Amino acid sequence: MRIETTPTGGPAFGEGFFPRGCSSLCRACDHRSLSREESEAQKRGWLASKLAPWADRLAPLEGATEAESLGYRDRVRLHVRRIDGRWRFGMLRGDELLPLEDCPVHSSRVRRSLALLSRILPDDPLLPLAFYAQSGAQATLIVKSRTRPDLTWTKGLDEGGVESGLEGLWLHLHPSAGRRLFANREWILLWGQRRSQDSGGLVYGPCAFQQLLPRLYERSLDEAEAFLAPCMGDGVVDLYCGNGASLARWLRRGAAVVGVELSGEAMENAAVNGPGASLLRGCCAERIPQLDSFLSPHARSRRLAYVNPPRTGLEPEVARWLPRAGFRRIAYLSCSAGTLRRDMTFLEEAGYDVLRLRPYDFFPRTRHVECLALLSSRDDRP
Ligand SMILES: C[S@@+](CC[C@H](N)C(=O)[O-])C[C@H]1O[C@@H](n2cnc3c(N)ncnc32)[C@H](O)[C@@H]1O
Repeated sequence: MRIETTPTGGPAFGEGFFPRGCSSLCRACDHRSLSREESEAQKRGWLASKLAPWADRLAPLEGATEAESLGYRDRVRLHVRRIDGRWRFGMLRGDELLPLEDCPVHSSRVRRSLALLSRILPDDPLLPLAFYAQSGAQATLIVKSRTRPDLTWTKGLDEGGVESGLEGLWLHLHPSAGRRLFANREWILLWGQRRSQDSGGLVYGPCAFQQLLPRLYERSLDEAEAFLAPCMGDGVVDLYCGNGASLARWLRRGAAVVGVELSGEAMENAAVNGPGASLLRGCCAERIPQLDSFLSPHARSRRLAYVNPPRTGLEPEVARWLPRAGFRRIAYLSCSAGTLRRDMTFLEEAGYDVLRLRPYDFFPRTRHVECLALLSSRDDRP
């Protein structure tokens, strides 16, 4: 591995360069040896091929700045192992842990928190600590056990906790943690407070989904809002709404709003972040009857949808329901070009036109790219 810095002392990216703390064995940032321009060109090319039927509607990619493309990962999920008598945090390669405490793409808060925990976690090889999850200022130690371990070591948090940037540290007892890191039960607050607020004032907890680049995320919401242009008398359905970051936008414009979200914690936060919105907890597919009731006072011409599903895309029942419900416009923020293609193909056949696709570089240095699709019902045409 070569470690280089720019003349100004900052890390340099590009052919063959690895910034300080970056392991050449790590596969997470698969675009790190590309310049920013090369990485963005590859992402745009990938979207143009994956979304070829609509390539003429593909707008330029909204990129991250150089400063935003390091130190932006403020939400991590890492494996934990004891190596040479020390707790280490990183990713697994086969059976071996590749330590990543100093990864330069981690936020400085994540790096400081990992350094603190490496220092204060107990010297106990029997502690069944398996995973670490951090979401902003809230962190969780995931222990594969039903039994509460010795917790005397948590006194160390009173000294370094605040300095590290942490506001809450949780212990989650989850004997079968693995593919799914979190279960509903056995959350113990070890230190600090249960909730935090992000830079935009939104409340979140330890399991929260959070967009990593607030400036770019706000840009995507600006574009969705300008397209949907909700107003008094409209009914906005916000599916997969997470903490409710988008709910306040539609409410501010006087629309009636309903959000649907699977995670109970996210729903609790959404009630604070989007006061006045109706909230439905559960799978979107299972909430269709309640969504129909919510929409019934709104004429079809006053129905709008904002959807932001996980990588798996829209549930089939939801894809079939959207045209049936007669939404005039749909803004669809996607993190998977494959499922976006599938869902747009279906919606086009069901009476929608794809007007515009706007890519956003929410994950600089990686191959991942977000895309906002703006769709309009053909019935909406004069
Ligand atoms: C890509 S995130 C978007 C969250 C939110 N829109 C935001 O930007 O912060 C997807 C969200 O969908 C939720 N989710 C996953 N499957 C779901 C389902 N079947 N029904 C409802 N919500 C679901 C996840 O818990 C997660 O909060």
